[in-house]
Amino acid sequence: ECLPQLCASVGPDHWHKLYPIANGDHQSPIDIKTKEVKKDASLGHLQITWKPSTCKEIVNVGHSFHVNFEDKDNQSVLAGGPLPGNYRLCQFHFHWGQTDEQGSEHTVDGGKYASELHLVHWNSDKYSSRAEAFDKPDGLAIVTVFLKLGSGNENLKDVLKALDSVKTKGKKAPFSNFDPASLLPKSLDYWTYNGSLTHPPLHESVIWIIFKEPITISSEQLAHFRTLLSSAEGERPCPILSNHRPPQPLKGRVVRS
Ligand SMILES: NS(=O)(=O)c1cccc(F)c1
Ligand SMILES: [Zn+2]
Repeated sequence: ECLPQLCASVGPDHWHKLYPIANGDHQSPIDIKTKEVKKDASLGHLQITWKPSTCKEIVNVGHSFHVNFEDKDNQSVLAGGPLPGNYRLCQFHFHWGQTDEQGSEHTVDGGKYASELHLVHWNSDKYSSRAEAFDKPDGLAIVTVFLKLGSGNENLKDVLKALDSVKTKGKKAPFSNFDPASLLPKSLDYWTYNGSLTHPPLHESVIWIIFKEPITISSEQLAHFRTLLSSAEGERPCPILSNHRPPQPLKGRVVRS
């Protein structure tokens, strides 16, 4: 079996050597101190238009899995809230931890959730591709949903079943007609702040939009995430036991709601 020290890829504490921005002033995730959040009446409601028909495939990217969407036109877009225009959905993925007591990247008043969903969008009004938007300050908008340990989530079943077809690093499989809106909480109340990707290249290019209300995930469903392998087919199996970066310094930034 895989020996943790052999399998542990270069963890968050080493990233700064290759990506000095890791010690930057706009890094993510952060701890959201609810008493210090600034109410901003100018923030409108989010406008979410996601089409299940644009869902394309599921891919094992080695440290997680991505569900990728067609992003050749503006069928699945996000607008409103803190955003200057339309942001096109390109992928979603999850973060989880070694045990059910941790796994989220953002925390709330120091509290950790079991998992965290990121729906990644890029500014298709201003840039001509995701690659171009990826490192621009207004390039990306990531919608975030916390997953709280609790009863099994019906809407995760299809995603978890699809995981079995992409067990090893680099594998991809068709995954179509999935509605990411089925993973949203009832309330669309959110916090927002400016930050970064939480995994290398750690670009400070993200407008974070974090829903206050969590959805649920069961212990068995979390265990299923951990069966994903960072090793390729034929290599010694190395499960992805956790893939969440710890909170980073706020450095004077203001979280708004
Ligand atoms: N975890 S995350 O900030 O959403 C992220 C990291 C790296 C690439 C990406 F597209 C999204
Ligand atoms: Zn993420």
